[in-house]
Amino acid sequence: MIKMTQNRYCPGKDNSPSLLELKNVTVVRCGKKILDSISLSIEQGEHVAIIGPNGSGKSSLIKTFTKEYHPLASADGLVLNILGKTSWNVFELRKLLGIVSGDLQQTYCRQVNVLDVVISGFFSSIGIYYNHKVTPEMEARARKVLEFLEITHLADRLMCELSTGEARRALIGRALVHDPQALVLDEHTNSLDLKAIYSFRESVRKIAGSGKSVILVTHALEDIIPEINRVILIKEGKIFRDGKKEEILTDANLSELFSLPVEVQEKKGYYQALI
Ligand SMILES: Nc1ncnc2c1ncn2[C@@H]1O[C@H](COP(=O)(O)OP(=O)(O)OP(=O)(O)O)[C@@H](O)[C@H]1O
Repeated sequence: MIKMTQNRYCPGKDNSPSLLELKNVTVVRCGKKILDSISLSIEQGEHVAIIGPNGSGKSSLIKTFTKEYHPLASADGLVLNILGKTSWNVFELRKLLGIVSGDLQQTYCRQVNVLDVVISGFFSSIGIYYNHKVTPEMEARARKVLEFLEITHLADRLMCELSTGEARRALIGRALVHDPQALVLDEHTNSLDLKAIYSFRESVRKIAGSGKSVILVTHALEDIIPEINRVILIKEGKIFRDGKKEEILTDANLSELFSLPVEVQEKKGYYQALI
């Protein structure tokens, strides 16, 4: 069993800094405000779902955490802290937040095997290059991650020959290999079939149970695993609602979020939206 750092959030129990703390974050691209005065904080070990319609700003928010997008420096009271620090080396930051996105999967559709994909997480690179020194410890760690995710059988398979679900689990391995504080999954079950969704969810539940934060970005309520108890709704670049899952996932909130009548149903800890 892979050893995961135990880092659970215990509100009020210690003074550890928030995993992410944003105040008044506004991002402008091509003259348009794509994030508008966002303020939120996510604690270490907390599991959160960020939900919003297409184009609402979910991926832009993640890109702001990873410093791909920069907030307007002139905003009053601007704060963008990660583990209490404002300034981060981008490579260190990418190791701290293990990110799996559809964009990354497209980039990875190439002749590289799954073990190397996982090892490449140590270098925050897309593949392994001549200047990368892969140590036996790195390889051993990568194999443990494959075991943890129950995909050891895929180690020698080429990424370009995998199903979407298998490839996505390999990318989770890449994100986990350097033991990040949080796993950030952006639109992670897009184009997966039912069996693949089930396997993927089980992996994510296992990771959430290991003490890492899971931050899930999606427009599908079905993706919200029972371990997630906080939901943030984003609409038109702004935080529309933020709170306990049971209080946020209501017919009224979801109808307003998606601008159409939505009925929310809950069964065995999972949610779905009926339209
Ligand atoms: N680099 C960019 N240049 C110009 N506009 C951008 C850029 N990045 C994002 N946007 C715009 O910002 C808005 C939010 O985009 P974003 O990708 O964050 O939405 P999203 O909620 O992740 O959407 P989806 O669910 O479709 O992936 C969109 O209108 C998008 O066109």
